[in-house]
Amino acid sequence: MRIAVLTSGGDAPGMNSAIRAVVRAGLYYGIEVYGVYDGYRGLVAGNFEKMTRKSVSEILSRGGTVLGTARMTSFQQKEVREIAIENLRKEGIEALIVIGGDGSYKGALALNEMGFPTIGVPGTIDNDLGGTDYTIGFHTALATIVDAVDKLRDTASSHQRCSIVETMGRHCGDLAIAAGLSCGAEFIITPEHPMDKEKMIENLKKHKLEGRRNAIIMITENTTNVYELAQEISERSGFACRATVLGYVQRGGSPVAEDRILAGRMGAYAVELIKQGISGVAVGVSHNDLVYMPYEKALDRDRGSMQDLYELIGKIS
Ligand SMILES: Nc1ncnc2c1ncn2[C@@H]1O[C@H](COP(=O)(O)OP(=O)(O)O)[C@@H](O)[C@H]1O
Ligand SMILES: O=P(O)(O)OC[C@H]1O[C@](O)(COP(=O)(O)O)[C@@H](O)[C@@H]1O
Ligand SMILES: [Mg+2]
Repeated sequence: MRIAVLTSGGDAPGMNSAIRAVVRAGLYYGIEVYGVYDGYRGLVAGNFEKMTRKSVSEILSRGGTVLGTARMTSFQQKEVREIAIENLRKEGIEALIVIGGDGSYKGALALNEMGFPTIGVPGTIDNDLGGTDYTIGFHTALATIVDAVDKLRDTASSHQRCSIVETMGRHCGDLAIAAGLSCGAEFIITPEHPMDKEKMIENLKKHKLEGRRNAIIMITENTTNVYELAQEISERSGFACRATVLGYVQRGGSPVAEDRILAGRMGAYAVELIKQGISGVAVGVSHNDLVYMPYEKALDRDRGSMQDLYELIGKIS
């Protein structure tokens, strides 16, 4: 049997560990594995290469993705996906493993509906997929944010300032909330936990009067303009405020052990499912057990493992 693997959408630390697991598990089961370069773009261009044990050696600890990734809007068109399927079939490839986020899953679902078997592996720092407690990359990005916020608190405290920290996450607050709780942020603002600006400014005034030396406001991107918010807080609360947008640094770096293990387990599991003739599903981890589910469930995000953290904000932040 011959299968292919690709990474798609935003890169995430641990994607390489997942690629390695797919290739090595494939070889273990006597399956040939082809790597597709640059996500769906490589699928359409026929940019494939047969992977060997050696082609995935020494990648386990590397950030990014050795296969490259891309965002390709035209993959939403059926005619473009038809070319991809034709290319896969020409190479004798019978199934495709897609490591990516929600957008990539939509592409994988569409291929499956067109008769080409696919399996999704959750690879995104955003943790914005349903049916899985965690996505590959989330814990590494979280560690990077926590490290940055600890540093920002040092400088904020020295100057008696308030610090707004904007995280990635697209429209999902998991990174901001987990980082906010890990760093003891005074305020956490996410799409699921919106800002009460007046209350926040009142509290900051009180903090300032009490002589507190710093305050951290964690906020998910696409929520508000953090530079304008910093200015307004400075003017209205008397607590000098600065904003830091963490940006792409959150996507890079060597994956933490948790992401490496998660990626290894899920990559190998995806191969096992294909071997069992199962496709049209996404894999995940639930209560530390490997699970698989229809793409629709992965795309219909319930609050999953983060629900209790949202409730915790009110109690301890
Ligand atoms: N509705 C869709 N149908 C087919 N392909 C899609 C669809 N949505 C997204 N994709 C493909 O998946 C790619 C990755 O999606 P994107 O949302 O950018 O990242 P992620 O998968 O990390 O969430 C897109 O660039 C596009 O090629
Ligand atoms: O790399 P781009 O195209 O600037 O996109 C930035 C987006 O990618 C992410 O880093 C990861 O998102 P995806 O996993 O959906 O690709 C988001 O947090 C962020 O909003
Ligand atoms: Mg996404």
